[in-house]
Amino acid sequence: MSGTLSSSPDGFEGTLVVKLGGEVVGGPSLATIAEDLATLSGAGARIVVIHGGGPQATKLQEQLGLPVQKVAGRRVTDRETLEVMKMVVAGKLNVELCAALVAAGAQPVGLHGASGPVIVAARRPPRVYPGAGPDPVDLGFVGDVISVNRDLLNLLMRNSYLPVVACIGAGPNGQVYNINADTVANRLAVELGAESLLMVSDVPGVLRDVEDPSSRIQKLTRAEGHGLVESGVVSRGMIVKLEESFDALRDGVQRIHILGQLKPGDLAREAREPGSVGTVLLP
Ligand SMILES: Nc1ncnc2c1ncn2[C@@H]1O[C@H](COP(=O)(O)OP(=O)(O)O)[C@@H](O)[C@H]1O
Ligand SMILES: CC(=O)N[C@@H](CCC(=O)OP(=O)(O)O)C(=O)O
Repeated sequence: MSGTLSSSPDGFEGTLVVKLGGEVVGGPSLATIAEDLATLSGAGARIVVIHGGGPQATKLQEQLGLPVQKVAGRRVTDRETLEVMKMVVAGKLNVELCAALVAAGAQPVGLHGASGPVIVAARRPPRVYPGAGPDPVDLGFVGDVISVNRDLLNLLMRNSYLPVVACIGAGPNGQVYNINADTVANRLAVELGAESLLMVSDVPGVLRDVEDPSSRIQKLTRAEGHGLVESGVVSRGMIVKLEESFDALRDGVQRIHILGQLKPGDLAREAREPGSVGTVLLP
């Protein structure tokens, strides 16, 4: 279904999917972003927020003395780690993000993938990951998105509510899975036929020099993105973010933006004028 259920007085005809990383939800710009989201939502834009909480989950694991293991940017998730994800991402962070949105005047509805269920997921089979040796790796209770409950999200948006989804999914048998928030955001944007996917992180966009925030690239094609990964300019979490986002562009999302360190109004500005605040990805 494409995002044409309603026409927004603010100029956004389709759905905006906004992904907030854990650094953002727990960081100093949360109130600014919440204000922007409340303004857009109040003006009639159809918005779904999806959030992560990786740094906070790592911190609680360390406090509990649990091992933290990541493979190609994804957390190996045993039973105890899954408990941590439920507590941190679907619990504390979802509440705090909704509370910030309430303070900004929005009408958030906090959800996790197992409510609805909004995010129907399946366990990710073992596979070979770059930098993790020749053998397939089993990440445990890590899932992939099978489908999205568009009816529930549309019902909420049509009634001026702002869905705020924690990056957890559930299988039809009720098994809960930890899913990378970038993965959920990209698949949600594809399933909703989103006009824009805005990925808000702790960096102002894709940078030519990761140490220099002024080196932001305004527009990036898939081929250029591959070149940056090959040359090592893009590393760590940004590799997965770019790969998955270019896949989502191929699968029908109209525009994907990587942005961060936002000032008031930046979220809407980037959606209206791609590349003005962050990096816009082109097919
Ligand atoms: N060329 C680059 N430009 C911007 N960020 C980069 C680049 N290369 C690596 N990164 C890293 O990618 C990180 C963003 O990815 P990630 O930590 O996964 O974000 P999030 O947790 O918000 O999803 C940045 O904090 C930065 O350290
Ligand atoms: C499987 C997997 O890796 N899941 C992620 C989910 C949280 C997340 O993605 O949070 P950010 O957006 O803050 O990075 C994790 O456990 O860290």
